[in-house]
Amino acid sequence: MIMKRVVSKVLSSRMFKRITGNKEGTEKGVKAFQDIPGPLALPLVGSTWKYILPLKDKYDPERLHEAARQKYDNYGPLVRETLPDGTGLLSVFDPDDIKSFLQQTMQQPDRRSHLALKKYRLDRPHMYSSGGLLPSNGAEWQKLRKASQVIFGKPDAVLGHLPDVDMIMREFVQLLRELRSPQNYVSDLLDLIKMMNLEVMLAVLLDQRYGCVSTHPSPQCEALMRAGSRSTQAILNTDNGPLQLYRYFDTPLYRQLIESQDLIYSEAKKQYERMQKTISSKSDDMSNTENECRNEGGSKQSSISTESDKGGTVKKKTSILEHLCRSPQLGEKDVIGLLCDSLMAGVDTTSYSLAFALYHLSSNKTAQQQLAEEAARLLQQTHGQVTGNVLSKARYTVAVVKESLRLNPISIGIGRVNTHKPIVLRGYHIPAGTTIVSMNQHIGRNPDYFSNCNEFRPERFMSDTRPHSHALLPFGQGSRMCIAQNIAKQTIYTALLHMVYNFDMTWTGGPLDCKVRLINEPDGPLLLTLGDRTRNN
Ligand code: HEM
Repeated sequence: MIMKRVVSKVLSSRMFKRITGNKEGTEKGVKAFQDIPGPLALPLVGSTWKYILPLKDKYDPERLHEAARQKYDNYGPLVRETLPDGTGLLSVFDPDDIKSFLQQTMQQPDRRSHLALKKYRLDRPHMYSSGGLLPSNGAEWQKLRKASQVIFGKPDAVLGHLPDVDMIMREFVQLLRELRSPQNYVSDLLDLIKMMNLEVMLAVLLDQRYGCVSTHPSPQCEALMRAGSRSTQAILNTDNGPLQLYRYFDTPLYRQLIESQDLIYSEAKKQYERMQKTISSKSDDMSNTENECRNEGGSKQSSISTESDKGGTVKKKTSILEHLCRSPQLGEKDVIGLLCDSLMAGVDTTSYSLAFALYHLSSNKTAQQQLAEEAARLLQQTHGQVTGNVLSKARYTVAVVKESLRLNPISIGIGRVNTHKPIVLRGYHIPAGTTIVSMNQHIGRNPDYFSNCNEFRPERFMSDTRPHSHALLPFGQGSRMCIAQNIAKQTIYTALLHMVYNFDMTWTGGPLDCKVRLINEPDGPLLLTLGDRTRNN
């Protein structure tokens, strides 16, 4: 009798209805959410048992791209799962559906990620004003994004730093030559790439050189590089942990996040204070320039010249930090939070994307030769310097990066939550609060969308036939897309041009795949040789 009552209570509970899908509220002719195919949901754990139990067809949380293939093969283009809190998780495999859900959520592009990072920051109001750009949603996110969006795209902040990026790449090439073994191997190549990208980020964000590209980098460089990776790893595992115990006490993973974030914070704060002093000492100069600009009807930010020289390089450069500090919409804690977000999000993403591009080039000699010819042709005219003009003509380089990101994007797709209003997708009612994820990594290797889908063929991006606008979204989409994509692309293009200009690369390992640590990272070492490239010039 008691058992019967318990069962009937569970069946009528709100939680159970949310888990199994609630038919209430669906429009006529629209199918219910629970009718979307997907694995069984259980009370308390939802569908996460599929990722936990040691079953033959388990979803491996470190290989979400393989789990995506299992879901697609078993259930089709729309797959429903249930999170432990009872809300839905929807995987979307059709580019038309991806376009549709992104359009329906574009007014409020909320994401459900970086939850522990948000808690860490909100628990420290003396250090941060908010959860920051990555984890925040709604008005909080909008305020930060609106004020920083324009800054991350400014020519004097991005193109203005191209000479620095170019210089860092030359130092990087020199370092690789020094560290090369007689067999042309460089050990721990991925870590060296991360140090190089950290140096680029510090140059662009702060206009500072830290000396990370060196045979003996300072402990500070090492610590900052590791802090980014350790944060990323802790964020994924805390986000995905079914019980989210970090919300109640400091679990070892949450402590890892605290330590690494504290370290990034202290560097960001130091740099903020330095910049404030620089700005005060420059203030007389600036007020003169501003007056000139106002007379010309310009805004405060456009007071910095973006004039280009003949090489297509912006002559004046201003750091992102300086722009942020000068923004009237941002306070000290906002600026520090944005610096922390950038230092964390900027290094591993760019490094893994570059690493995969080097893998594909070193195992595809024809493509590498084509790229080397482009590099030789363009760099001959500039004495080996990558300028804005060079980048504007580097068509094959751009195609190489697109093709590499098709095969190995750094994320499985992009996520949105329709926080406040239900939407309709593929004829199904999607209740408010559902996490909806585009499966672009799967689409990139789906033969329905790309012929010879597993082959590295940059030429496919040089023809007139374009893929579906929502098939590949390596930098996201809409008003929430990657804020620093121009910085990332400029860095990768410059790195690739220098690498093939100097080295003939040969892959000597087996196939390289990815594993997920919030972002997709190579699942093995970069086993390639760096022979000298012979050139005719
Ligand atoms: C190849 C390198 C990179 C790739 C592939 C990449 C990709 C992405 C993607 C897919 C998103 C989510 C977009 C969405 O939800 O629509 C994103 C967001 C973001 N990225 Fe990047 N990213 C890269 C480099 C960088 C760099 C260098 C920085 C640092 C300055 C950065 C900072 C951010 C930030 C702060 C966000 C959150 C934006 C927001 O929520 O408003 N990323 N990135």
